[in-house]
Amino acid sequence: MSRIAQQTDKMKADASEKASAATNFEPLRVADRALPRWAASLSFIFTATSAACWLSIAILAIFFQDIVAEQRKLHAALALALLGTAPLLGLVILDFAHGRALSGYQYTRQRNEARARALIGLLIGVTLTAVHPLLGLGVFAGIGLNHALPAAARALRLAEPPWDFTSEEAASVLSGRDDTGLSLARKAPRPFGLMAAPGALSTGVALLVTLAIGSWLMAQQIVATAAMPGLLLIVIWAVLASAKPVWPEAEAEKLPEPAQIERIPLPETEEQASGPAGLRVHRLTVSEAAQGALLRDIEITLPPGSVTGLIGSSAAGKSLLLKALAAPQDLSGLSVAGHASYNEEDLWERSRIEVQPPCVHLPAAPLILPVSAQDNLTCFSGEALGLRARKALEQLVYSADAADRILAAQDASRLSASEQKALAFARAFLLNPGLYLMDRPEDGASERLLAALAERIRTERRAGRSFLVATENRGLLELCDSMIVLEGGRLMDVGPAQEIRSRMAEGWSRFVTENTLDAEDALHLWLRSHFRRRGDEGNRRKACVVGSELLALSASEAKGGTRERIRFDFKHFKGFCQLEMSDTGAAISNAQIENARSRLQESGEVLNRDPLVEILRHSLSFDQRISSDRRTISVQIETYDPRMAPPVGAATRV
Ligand SMILES: Nc1ncnc2c1ncn2[C@@H]1O[C@H](COP(=O)(O)OP(=O)(O)OP(=O)(O)O)[C@@H](O)[C@H]1O
Repeated sequence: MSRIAQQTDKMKADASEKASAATNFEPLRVADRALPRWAASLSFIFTATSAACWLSIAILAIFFQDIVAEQRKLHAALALALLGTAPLLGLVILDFAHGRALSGYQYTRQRNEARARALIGLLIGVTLTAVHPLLGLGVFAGIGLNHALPAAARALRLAEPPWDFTSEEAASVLSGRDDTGLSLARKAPRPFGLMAAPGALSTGVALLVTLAIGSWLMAQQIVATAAMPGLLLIVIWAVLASAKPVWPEAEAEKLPEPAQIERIPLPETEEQASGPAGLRVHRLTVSEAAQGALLRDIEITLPPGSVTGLIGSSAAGKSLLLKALAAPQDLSGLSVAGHASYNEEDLWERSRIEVQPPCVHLPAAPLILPVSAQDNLTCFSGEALGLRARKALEQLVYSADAADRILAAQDASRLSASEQKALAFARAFLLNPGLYLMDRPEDGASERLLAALAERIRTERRAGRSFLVATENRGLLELCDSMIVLEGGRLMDVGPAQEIRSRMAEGWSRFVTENTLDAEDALHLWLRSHFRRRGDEGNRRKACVVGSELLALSASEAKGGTRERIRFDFKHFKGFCQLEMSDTGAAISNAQIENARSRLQESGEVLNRDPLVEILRHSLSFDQRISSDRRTISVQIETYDPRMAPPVGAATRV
């Protein structure tokens, strides 16, 4: 079993170097330099004063022992305890003031503070030695051990990875289905991870030495019995203070909370009708407590052996959709509901040790672990996949030399962006899932690599594999059989790629929805996305009014309230925009149109409940086409150029 922490001695040394650099706050030296010299003195003053507060509590211990315990003046216990609150209050105020005085220099402040404490600890040792040559021995023994133990740990390379990652877990992690595992596996082993809590041993030794010497000095009547508790407290403080600068922080890893997942079963009738094959996404909704739904009621059906392009404007939800399909658990802080399966296999079922994941998620930034390229490619399966892995990579980088050069890398995270991308693609094909979820494969990839990827996708498609690819790359989009258009977390359009491409080339955009008034928000979102310029509010409002009335017209005519898919098409023209609604409703007769027009004239500016009247009120023209089973209502809506002031009281013609 291969473990990341045991790859090579060199990797281990590198990692522990990196980790010790991180824990010694190396990267923030710039801020240190920028801090004025007086800051160190200020830190020292604050720390010394706060140390004095602590020490005064230790001195109080002497009074507790002497007055309360030995002289039996019990009422003094309360008075002494109340007295002790003053240094405690002082501690809080001093720490806060120190933070405020050097705000923005947290690293320097903490480092100065640690150094000042260590210095004061040393001074305590010297002072105790001055009282009696043996009294400071415990403090010096503790300080000595504090320095000796980390040095020994470094020499012995005692490092512990935050997570004992095994080869069996590699496929799940590297297929993009386990973010937590990935981030833990990427973390360098912590130095001294296998040793006891920082300073525990040295403090224990210091206490033992002080107890032995202190009791001997008490027997000799050199030290008063009452001084013992205070002495022990001072020794503990001094040794712990000297531990801080040499022992790294040993914070426990905080793992993110997994997302809440609610599974919604597929409707039984639909399941039977559509058959099991391919990708089936049903009512997928991803929501966040503050922002609401980020993805709403996504329905996708893709046959096996298909390549589907996922397009939409920035922040439309493309990456989120791919992530929600592959690893919803990783969407920490979000709730995910719905159903996602591929060839009847639940995509949300995940095992820590999955040999062949049902899908592979390839995010825009390739998932690369800081281990050898070979292990990254074969998911730590050693020689077993060696030849196949090399061939998969060679096919993507075109030459055996380039593949060998990549595979020779001992730390794949140092490869070039395009090499890392090639490695991630090759690994995905080696994992051989049914479904590939690719997010911006073009990012960081060379043109040659993308051409090789397209070639490989064609081959895999013939073998029945499916691809859902969020991309803007023309070459990859041309490869697509179908396209999904996402906007504001909602599915706007799905259809054959050729059809969507030519529609978009002509400037048309489409929104497909159900003819219920619940779809109104989504319709408005889609319509508003066409009017993004400053000053477009009037255009936006009018388009939304007409859109709502078209939806109401279709919904009011639906037979028996049955739901059906209707579509809207939109295009800008000079001075107006055209909005079309296509459904299975009956043709509107000329008599109905004339009747609506006369009612519009009668009602004037007063709103009418009849959708047809309102459509006519806000439209420049009204037209309808009837084909075999569909009617298409086409209206033109007057628009203004927002760079000029909107025409005052611009009348809409009917
Ligand atoms: N894990 C998350 N937690 C909270 N919000 C998220 C999370 N992931 C995405 N979002 C939000 O969801 C929205 C869609 O983000 P997403 O990354 O999917 O956009 P996109 O369509 O891929 O955009 P682009 O093309 O610019 O990459 C954004 O508003 C984003 O802030």
